[in-house]
Amino acid sequence: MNAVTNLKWVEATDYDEMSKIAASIFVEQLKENSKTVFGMATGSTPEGFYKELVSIYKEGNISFAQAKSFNLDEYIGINPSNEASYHYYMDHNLFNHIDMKQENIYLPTGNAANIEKAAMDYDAMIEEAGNIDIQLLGIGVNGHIGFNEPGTPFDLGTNVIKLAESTREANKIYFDSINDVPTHAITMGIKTIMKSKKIVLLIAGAAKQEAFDRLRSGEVTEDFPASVLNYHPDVTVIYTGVE
Ligand SMILES: N[C@@H]1[C@@H](O)[C@H](O)[C@@H](COP(=O)(O)O)O[C@@H]1O
Repeated sequence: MNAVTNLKWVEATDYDEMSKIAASIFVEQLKENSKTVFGMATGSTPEGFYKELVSIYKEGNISFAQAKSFNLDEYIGINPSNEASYHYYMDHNLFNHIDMKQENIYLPTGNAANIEKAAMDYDAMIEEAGNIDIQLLGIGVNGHIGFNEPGTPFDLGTNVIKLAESTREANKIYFDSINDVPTHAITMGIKTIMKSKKIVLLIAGAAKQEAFDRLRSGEVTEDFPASVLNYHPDVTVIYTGVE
């Protein structure tokens, strides 16, 4: 792979504007292709994006009835009904409010009996859908995308990973205590993410300054997973609160 390093950088004046710019890109994509295959992300960063997407949907001019959605990741050993699960997050932030059909909504399963098989099946399903047309990403403080932690080979498909302690620390706000934060997660692999036709990465807030600087440097290394995006031809980074 040759580094393309033509990431498109869009500075938003604030969090609301970042969310609106991102939502408008997704809405345009849906208007161009009603059968769009979306790649969705979780975390605090895209909450405003989902609010915006739902509010545009409620205006009545768009429909997700023919679209599909694949989420990036899920904790291992957690039930979809658990409020800290990404299933719960997606239902409450998006799927309960739009007309996407239940059978077209895919999230990796965190409680499958054979989790390794579930990971392989997930990639097969994405491929069968024709791969993701537009993938939303956030970034971890350590540069992870999805839950692909530093050191993850770029050529790995959907897989089970051990969460970095810094990630468990960062995500403990969603749990009663650090002991309740799962130690493992299932995540769409970097290879899978890179097959997406278009990628929109959101970066918000000073906690992400170091990750932002590293991405901006253009250096590509498996120690900093997001740097793989330099190899992708169509990535838009929308950022605010970092400089
Ligand atoms: N697995 C998720 C990622 O998909 C997310 O992009 C990232 C940043 O989250 P936040 O937006 O809350 O900072 O970390 C989480 O652990």
